[in-house]
Amino acid sequence: MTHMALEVKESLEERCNQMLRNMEASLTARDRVGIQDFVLLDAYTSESAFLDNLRKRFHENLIYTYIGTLLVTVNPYKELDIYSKKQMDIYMGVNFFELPPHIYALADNVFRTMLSEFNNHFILISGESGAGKTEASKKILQFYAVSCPSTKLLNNVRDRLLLSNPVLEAFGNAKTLKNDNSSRFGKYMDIQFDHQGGAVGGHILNYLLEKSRVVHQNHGERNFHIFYQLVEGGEEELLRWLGLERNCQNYRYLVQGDCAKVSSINDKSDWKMVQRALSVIKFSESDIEHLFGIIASVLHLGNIKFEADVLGYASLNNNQEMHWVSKLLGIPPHVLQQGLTHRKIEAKTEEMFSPFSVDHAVYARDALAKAIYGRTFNWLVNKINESLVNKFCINYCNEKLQQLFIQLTLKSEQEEYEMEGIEWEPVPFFNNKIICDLVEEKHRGIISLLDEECLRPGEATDLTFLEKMEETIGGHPHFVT
Ligand SMILES: Nc1ncnc2c1ncn2[C@@H]1O[C@H](COP(=O)(O)OP(=O)(O)OP(=O)(O)O)[C@@H](O)[C@H]1O
Repeated sequence: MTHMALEVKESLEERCNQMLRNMEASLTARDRVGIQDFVLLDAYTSESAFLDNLRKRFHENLIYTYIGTLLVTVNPYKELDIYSKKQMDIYMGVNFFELPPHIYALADNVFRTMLSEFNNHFILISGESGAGKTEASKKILQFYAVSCPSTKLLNNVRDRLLLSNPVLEAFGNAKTLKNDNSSRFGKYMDIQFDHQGGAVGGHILNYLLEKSRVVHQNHGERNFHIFYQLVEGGEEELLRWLGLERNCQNYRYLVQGDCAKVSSINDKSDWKMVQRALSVIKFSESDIEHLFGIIASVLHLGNIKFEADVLGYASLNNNQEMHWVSKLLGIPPHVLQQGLTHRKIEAKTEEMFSPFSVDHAVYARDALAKAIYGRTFNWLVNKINESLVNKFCINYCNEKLQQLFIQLTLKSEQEEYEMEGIEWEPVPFFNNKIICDLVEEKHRGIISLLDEECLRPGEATDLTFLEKMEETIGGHPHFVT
């Protein structure tokens, strides 16, 4: 008995010691690697304690920390072995707080909540330039590409979503002082899932492209990547057809930042990747030809030089560059010449042309280059969207965003002014709720009608659907067939 009691006592003592050792180890580890969730930080109001915790974790390559369900990331600026397929598998379907913080945990949690609650979710990524927002969004997309149930159709959507990134980056990103691959436009990406969680479509909304970069870059910065990729990587025949030489130094719009070559960027291989991506996301050969024709025309525009005539007005004398722009944009040379050196004034039935000074002509030339590039970028995004989801969904998404904007800014702001008795000029606006209702209203909206038409017995065709809409919403002021 005594012997046994001793044994029990000894094993109890040993277990207690072990527990103490474990506690101590985890406290030491906690001291070394910090805590995983800021909610557990003792000095939760102290900024220095917050930063200290981030720093500790960062030194151990732990770049993710939670604040409850919010994820804080510190850019490691080096490849960490935390984004493998194995890591994705570990995080799939696991409770959010069960594993160390990770962007995959967040992506997985959002996805599963969306499926169980049957509602929309969004992931907002914010931070200063170079913080790692674009990389984070790519990690999320890659995670969904692996974790979502896949069929051939869905794989197609997935590939397009993933491959639209290099194309958008080529045309919308540039080297800045803060980030060698800085996104110079705002991006809102929408992914649509079916009830089983398969990605069935997507939509990208771009806004506020930094067009001024096309004609001017600060020291140490570059123009948009695509220009350098074309000049460095474009095939000989293509460059000949576009009238370009393989030397970025020859183009005014490419050298103002004095850093056309950047060690971290390989324009040649990026060009190849963009070409592959363009063909996978279904850009036809003629689309691609026109696209690069326009990009080259911008480079030629930048090299157009004006001379002052005897009266000091801008003139273009047999300008080789202008002929290239004319050829690539399909504008007759005399129209282009007139447009670049004169301002058109229209008065009722009359048109007058007033000549530009050289400074004005330079300004107009740069404005044209910015407008051409800006519109090309919009066209590109629309084209990518076309291949992702049909026009109807795009329009619906835009209307909903507009509605959100109206609700959040115009309406609530004006209501607040009224409530607080602040005097202001009421801003008149068109409330597009009527259009959103037309699409989404229960039983009477286009989506409900489509649902009904698909479910009813008998053969449903585009025509029967159209008839049904005409019957039900034919009198709606915003419905036309
Ligand atoms: N998780 C990560 N792992 C390794 N490197 C990263 C990670 N996130 C970002 N980086 C590095 O930091 C660079 C800048 O990140 P990113 O382009 O995502 O920043 P951003 O916040 O989108 O910046 P901007 O607002 O200028 O577009 C990347 O090119 C990459 O080198």
